[in-house]
Amino acid sequence: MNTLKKQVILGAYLGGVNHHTAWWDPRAGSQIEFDSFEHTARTAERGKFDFFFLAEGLALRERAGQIFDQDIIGRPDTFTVLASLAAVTDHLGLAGTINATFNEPYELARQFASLDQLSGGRAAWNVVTSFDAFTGQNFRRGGFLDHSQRYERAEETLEVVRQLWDSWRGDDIVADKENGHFLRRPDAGTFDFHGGQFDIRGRFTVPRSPQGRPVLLQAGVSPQGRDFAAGNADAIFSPYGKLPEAAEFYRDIKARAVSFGRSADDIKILPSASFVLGDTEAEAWEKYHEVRNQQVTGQTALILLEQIWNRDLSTFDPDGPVPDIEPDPDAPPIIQGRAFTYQDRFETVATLRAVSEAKKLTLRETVIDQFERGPIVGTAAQVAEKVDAFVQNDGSDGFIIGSHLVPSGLDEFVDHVVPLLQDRGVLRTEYTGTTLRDNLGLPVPHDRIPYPDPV
Ligand SMILES: Cc1cc2nc3c(=O)[nH]c(=O)nc-3n(C[C@H](O)[C@H](O)[C@H](O)COP(=O)(O)O)c2cc1C
Repeated sequence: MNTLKKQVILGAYLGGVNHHTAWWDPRAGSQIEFDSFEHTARTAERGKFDFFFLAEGLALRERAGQIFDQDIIGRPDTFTVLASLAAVTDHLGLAGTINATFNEPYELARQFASLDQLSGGRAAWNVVTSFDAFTGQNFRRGGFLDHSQRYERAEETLEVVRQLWDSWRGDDIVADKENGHFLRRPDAGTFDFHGGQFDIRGRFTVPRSPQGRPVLLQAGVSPQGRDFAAGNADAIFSPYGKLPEAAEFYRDIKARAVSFGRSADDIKILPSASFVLGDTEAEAWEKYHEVRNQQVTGQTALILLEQIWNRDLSTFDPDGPVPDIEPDPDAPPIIQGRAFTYQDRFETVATLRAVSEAKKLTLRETVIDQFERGPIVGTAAQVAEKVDAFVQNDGSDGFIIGSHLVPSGLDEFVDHVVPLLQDRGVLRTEYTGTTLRDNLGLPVPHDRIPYPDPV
């Protein structure tokens, strides 16, 4: 290991069918069968990745009330998938995105604590607040909370979840068979929480995590989302895969963490990224453009822009210019169920127009160019160099990598790029610990319950 250089953190991402996948490719497999999850997870572990990562999609995406067919394969339940992967992997962290808006803290704490126990300390929770009222219709409250209330609820949810996870000491179970003594203290698991959102008390049923507590990730980029992450999370799943905006986000989050009394190193920034490899750089770019052209048809390009404009753009020509009309933020949403990560529609539209003009791109070409979060394209040596340089230049602390080809796409990265990252001394050649905290170099939180008086 090269201690002078930052180590590259790697997560493996398997999403549903959308404009980042190549489901039509003859080599593409199912997005929902266990084999696909198993293959990707085993490949990630073979490549000494830190963790496997699942996003959350609780509604099929719609345009003007109709499902759009690139998105029809939904995502199966996160806990079921991650628990089954725990059985076929030994070292890989298992990270699940679950929102704090529609779930109860007691359930969340139990589910992640259980996954952590079953996996020997490899669970991580990516805490999101979910993005639209459309998804909320699936749930009991019929709805939703506005943006700031979502973060208030998420803050309090985390406070409760931490209290539940901390309600057991690591040494509470003595299981002394000779003397028939199972618990060290009779009040293990006791909790009592009274806040604005939750008013609960009782006993938590799952003993302390093998890694102290499950690891916390976050994904959300508004000022509130950034503060929430900087104050609480061990890592962020970020949408910024291109320098210099990635470096700006990195600096901002680390500074916010310090203002919360944490060290800049306590929070890792991990953009989502895709890659395309070729024997030569030209071949890699050719492959990349071929895939992107198939992923983003004219119709898909219009739908992706409709999400920003919030207008029906179906009469525009994908091979013509970017629409010259203005967005309509106040109209009822035309696209439902898709994460919206653009903070300002007007600014985004201005950027798209500027890019299209500067590079002389059509509407569709502009979407192809701009709706990719930072593809890493080139020969294996170039990709390894780009990954390493991005991390060493503080664009991030690593990447959460997905491939357009499920489930075999990650093999190429593991076979060809991973050995080069290992040669550069920035990726482990063997796992040195057993938990996800060990992989990420995160400290184990101390027991919060004071040591009981000797019995
Ligand atoms: C990179 C990224 C990935 C996200 N993935 C998901 C997801 O899988 N499921 C989900 O419900 N929300 C997801 N979100 C959205 C979050 O729900 C987020 O909390 C929401 O956008 C509101 O937060 P913000 O306004 O701070 O960005 C994601 C957001 C980002 C930035």
